[in-house]
Amino acid sequence: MIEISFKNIKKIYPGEKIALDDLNLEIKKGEFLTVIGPSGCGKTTLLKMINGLVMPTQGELLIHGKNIKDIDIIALRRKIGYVIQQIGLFPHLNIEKNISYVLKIMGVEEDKRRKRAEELLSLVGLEKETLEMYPRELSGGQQQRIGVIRALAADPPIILMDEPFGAIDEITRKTLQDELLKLQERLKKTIVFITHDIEEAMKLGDRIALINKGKLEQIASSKEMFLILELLL
Ligand SMILES: Nc1ncnc2c1ncn2[C@@H]1O[C@H](COP(=O)(O)OP(=O)(O)OP(=O)(O)O)[C@@H](O)[C@H]1O
Repeated sequence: MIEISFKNIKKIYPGEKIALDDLNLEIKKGEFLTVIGPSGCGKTTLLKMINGLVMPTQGELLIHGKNIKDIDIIALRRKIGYVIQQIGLFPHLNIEKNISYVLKIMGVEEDKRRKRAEELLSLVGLEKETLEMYPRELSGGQQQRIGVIRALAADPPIILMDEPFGAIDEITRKTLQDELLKLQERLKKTIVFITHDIEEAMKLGDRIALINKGKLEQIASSKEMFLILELLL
């Protein structure tokens, strides 16, 4: 089943900057898609279109078969988790409140929010006591783990990740990648994950999309991509 479908998508920013150029891409339900490509090729634009932060100039973007232009964007965003490199935790809220922020907006009762936060913490091997701490008291890797589970809090079917591990040291990064793969085995979300790192793209992705100058240049399974790269290098 196709969950997200880009049909001849073009995005032109003010100043005539073409960020996406006639892009076609279908993302399947439960698929882990990694997106790579040179800086400025349009990766973040593609991602932000899925949660309505950027609207297409031309073409159709369908989410669950519905044109994004006809979807209530606020309701859509509640069904989409979003993880970014800069983590984006609220510094003045403790970890519990950070994790359950969206649940509170959705009107979920306090004891249920607490239970959900505990459950999510255990998924990434963090102690219950962490809930009372503030972001500044955690390491970069721990903060990014919170960023990931916060995106999972409302159990959204789609997770968007924009270079989530880009600023993390090499060793912690490998651990976070392994944890994410384990989580995905259990949760089977549709994940779109941007990275600059080809190794990360091949390790995590069921398929890898290579974007260049706003176009989809190549899409292949990690095995196929490995063969393509071997031929190129
Ligand atoms: N709000 C904006 N207004 C004008 N131009 C923009 C805007 N956002 C992005 N662009 C331009 O569109 C192009 C694509 O940007 P985008 O951020 O999607 O690329 P990217 O592949 O994610 O880059 P990076 O890997 O460096 O983050 C770039 O040339 C960028 O300068």
